[in-house]
Amino acid sequence: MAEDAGRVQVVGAALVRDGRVLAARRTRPAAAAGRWELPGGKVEPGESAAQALVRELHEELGCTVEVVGWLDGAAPIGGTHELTVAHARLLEGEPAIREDGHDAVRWLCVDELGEVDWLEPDRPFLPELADLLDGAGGAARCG
Ligand SMILES: Nc1nc2c([nH]c(=O)n2[C@H]2C[C@H](O)[C@@H](COP(=O)(O)OP(=O)(O)OP(=O)(O)O)O2)c(=O)[nH]1
Repeated sequence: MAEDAGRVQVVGAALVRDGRVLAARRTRPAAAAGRWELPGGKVEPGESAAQALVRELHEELGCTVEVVGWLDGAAPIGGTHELTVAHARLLEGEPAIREDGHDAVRWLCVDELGEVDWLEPDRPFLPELADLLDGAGGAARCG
């Protein structure tokens, strides 16, 4: 696992399409089961964060994405890991669950961001994510 400043780097994708972002519901570990996250995973040695994100989404959801940019900041995950979030867009494939780490996905519009029980580390990113969706025409598509 890649580390920076002593923490394992985890990347999550804010995969935005038509003013909605894709959220995924975890099945494990027990403490996180049933809670929602941005699909992604750990950065492996020799990988950039963007490469890790593209690999993880291909493995988990069977789609090809590209990183458009990065949201501000990083959030600690417990004492050992750290989450950063990329704005990503879909290049190919329809995201669908391919691994047993998730049991549901939802495309959330800006008004629905608060409807799911996000993992704690994801929450600091929600205001910027809401701005992103607004900018992508999300408010207009929420109704
Ligand atoms: N992918 C992802 N993980 C998150 C988010 N928020 C958050 O706290 N985490 C936590 C959950 C896990 O403890 C850790 C990432 O683990 P993971 O299981 O997704 O990563 P991975 O696919 O590389 O793991 P592995 O099972 O191959 O070891 O980060 C998020 O938005 N996306």
